[in-house]
Amino acid sequence: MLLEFDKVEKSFPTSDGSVPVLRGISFDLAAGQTLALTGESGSGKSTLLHVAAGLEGFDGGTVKVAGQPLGQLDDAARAALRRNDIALVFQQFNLIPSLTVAANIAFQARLAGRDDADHIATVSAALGLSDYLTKYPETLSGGQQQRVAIARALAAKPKLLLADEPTGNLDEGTAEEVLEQMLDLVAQTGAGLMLVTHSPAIAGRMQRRLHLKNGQLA
Ligand SMILES: Nc1ncnc2c1ncn2[C@@H]1O[C@H](COP(=O)(O)OP(=O)(O)OP(=O)(O)O)[C@@H](O)[C@H]1O
Repeated sequence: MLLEFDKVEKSFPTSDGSVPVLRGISFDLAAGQTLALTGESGSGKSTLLHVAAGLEGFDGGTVKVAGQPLGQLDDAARAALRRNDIALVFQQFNLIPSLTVAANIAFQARLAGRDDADHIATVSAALGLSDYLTKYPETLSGGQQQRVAIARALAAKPKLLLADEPTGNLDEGTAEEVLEQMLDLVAQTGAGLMLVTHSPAIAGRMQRRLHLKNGQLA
């Protein structure tokens, strides 16, 4: 199993005490599966994704990525897992301003030792970025930057692709094309995809849908 959550608990401290966000979350995602995570704003979707990525700790339960329990890994092992097996597309694109679009796209693939120039060129072209490869992120529109972030994730051929509203800044037609690219990657490489979305249409394209409400899944 690629991703396993078992009775995961997570609270945030606030001035009014500890507020539970995830209350006993259990689900799993197999290689090659696609999963939509929906829920109202503030229901904890991003938190769940950050926990799955090993970016955020948790208070109880178990999270395993590719069979490895995140809670028992040291920082170096968790970083290696993130570098090699997990790719993230977050609402903030986290592009590196001093690198060209091409270098940004190749960045994680290089770190993971999977610097396959043909694959990177294919992904860049499929996302309509071929004409922007020598430019710098700040000269691109928000939608173009979002496509670069998605290209970077796909270029790395991750086992687990975690995406938080990955097409939120794109017009409907572009969003549809970009979604196709993500689903193609999953089909070609057997990656698992968990995607947070507010769009019922996008959720409908995933094999499974989970809804987060009051800290629990339905
Ligand atoms: N670092 C933090 N410290 C304290 N509270 C936090 C922190 N991060 C998130 N929260 C709280 O946890 C709850 C869930 O937030 P989260 O961002 O996971 O929701 P979401 O479902 O992704 O929302 P949206 O759809 O608006 O992006 C919110 O009440 C938020 O205020």
